Amino acid sequence: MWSLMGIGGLGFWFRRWDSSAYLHSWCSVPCPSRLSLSRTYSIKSSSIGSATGLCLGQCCRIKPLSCKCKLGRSSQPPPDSRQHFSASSSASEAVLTAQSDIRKLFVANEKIGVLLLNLGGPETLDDVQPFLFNLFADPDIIRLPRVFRFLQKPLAQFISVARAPKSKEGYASIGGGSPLRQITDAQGEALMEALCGKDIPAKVYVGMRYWHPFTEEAIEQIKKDGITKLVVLPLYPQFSISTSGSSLRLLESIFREDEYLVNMQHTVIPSWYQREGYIKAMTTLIEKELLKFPKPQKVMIFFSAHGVPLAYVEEAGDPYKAEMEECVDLIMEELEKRGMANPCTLAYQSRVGPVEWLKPYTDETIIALGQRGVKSLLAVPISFVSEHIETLEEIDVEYKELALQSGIKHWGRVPALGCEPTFISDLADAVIESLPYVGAMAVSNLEARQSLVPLGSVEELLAVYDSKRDMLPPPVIVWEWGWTKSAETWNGRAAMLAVLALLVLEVTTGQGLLHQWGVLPPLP
Ligand SMILES: C=CC1=C(C)c2cc3[nH]c(cc4nc(cc5[nH]c(cc1n2)c(C)c5CCC(=O)O)C(CCC(=O)O)=C4C)c(C)c3C=C
Ligand SMILES: [Fe+2]
Repeated sequence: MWSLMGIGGLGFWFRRWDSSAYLHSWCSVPCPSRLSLSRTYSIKSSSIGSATGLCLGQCCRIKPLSCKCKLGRSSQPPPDSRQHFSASSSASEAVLTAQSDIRKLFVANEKIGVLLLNLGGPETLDDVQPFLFNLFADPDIIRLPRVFRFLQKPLAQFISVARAPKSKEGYASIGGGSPLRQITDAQGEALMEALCGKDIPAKVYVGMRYWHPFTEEAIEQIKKDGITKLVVLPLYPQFSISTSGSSLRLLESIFREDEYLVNMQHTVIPSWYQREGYIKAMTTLIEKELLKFPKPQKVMIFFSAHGVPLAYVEEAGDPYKAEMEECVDLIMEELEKRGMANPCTLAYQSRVGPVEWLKPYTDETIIALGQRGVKSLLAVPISFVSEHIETLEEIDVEYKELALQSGIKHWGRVPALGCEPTFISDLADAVIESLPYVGAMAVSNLEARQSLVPLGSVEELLAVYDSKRDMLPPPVIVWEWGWTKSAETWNGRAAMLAVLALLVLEVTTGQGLLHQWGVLPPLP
């Protein structure tokens, strides 16, 4: 599959990562083959917005990671921020321009910033409920029909209070909080050093979606530091509306409101699962763990990705499943090149709530594999690059136990990439490769803004998703009697409607259990 970097409708620049020599060319239509590079889009100031309820300024101080290299001098974005990255007449000229002149063109007199976007996680058990509130208050996580949109926050309050005890148990079992902040900070530090080592002095910022340091805090710091060129890099290898999409939507709403940001040159790398360095780093980790099994060639490689509700993919066009499947294919191809021909399976974990999620489910698949006589299983967390509650608790404890109960004799788990050097170096390359595109669309005249990538761009994806948001997921077609998944789904939906009705009553009358418990404030 092609991944494309677009230049203002002129054409696309692409690179074959699986060849020893890079091929570059100009092409006016997407070309059907597996040649890839992380796609780079700019956030378009369009009409998509998101009310987050997060407060700027009230949160803890954010410390930018700083580089020992000298940063450029300018402190304001240039008045005309349209960058001139001239299209070369031949492919080889484009290569030369892109590779050897990047530093001169894009570093001199500039302050480069890299904004790492991530989910965030509660640092203490007291943070768990407010963290869950932020998560469930996100309209990209809980989709409500338009008429019920005003209930987003009361519903988030209700669900977060109800889920907090179970979540707290999970976080307590991994040491009382999420390791996500520490790991992401370390990745930022390592990325900055890698960029420094490649002669790109840059500051790296971390912006979390649901906990500190919030994206808004990172943006404040970026403004204070006078960053003139910003590369936005979500730390999710595959794009989903619920993860990178949600963070980008928030960022877009922040950019739209702010004169400084409107004029700051920026670009976004929405997904990078197909990059050579990432694929190779993942393959090396898998290879290492395989060799720990008594019979490595007999091991089933079990990719477990975080799930999303099925409707995201089937109704809203979320590319998450397709990107995940392609990512698994690429890793398995790389393993094969290294002489390993193990069987593999992909399943989806961590489902929450009463709707259908992407299938097959991880727990059901483990049981089925055990029944089929699989004896050795190597779990590979694939949707995330840091250890977190779902690797440390769900996979290492719950799924391991389930596997052993299901007849699996040998269990292993591949660690998350964290600060693995090949991976970090590849992220640094992704940032450097995106620099020529920084600012390609940041022009002062809002009307003149063009999407860098006309098809499949972030804003289009989000717009399609928005148009579908008003519909509840379709009914399950096959009806079965008894306590089935379908019955569970319908029970969940009925419960959700009942909760919504109760919430409407509470919010309009100011009376009810939530007011008595102090969950909702009294009516003025
Ligand atoms: C690619 C990764 C992720 C996707 C896709 C995703 C979608 C998604 N998640 C929820 C609900 C919850 N997620 C929670 C934690 C959590 N989610 C991810 C990643 C993805 N989520 C991570 C890395 C974490 C853990 C962060 C940490 O603290 O270590 C939680 C809270 C934990 C719990 O109670 O289980 C919830 C809830 C939904 C509904 C969703 C898609 C719509
Ligand atoms: Fe999640």
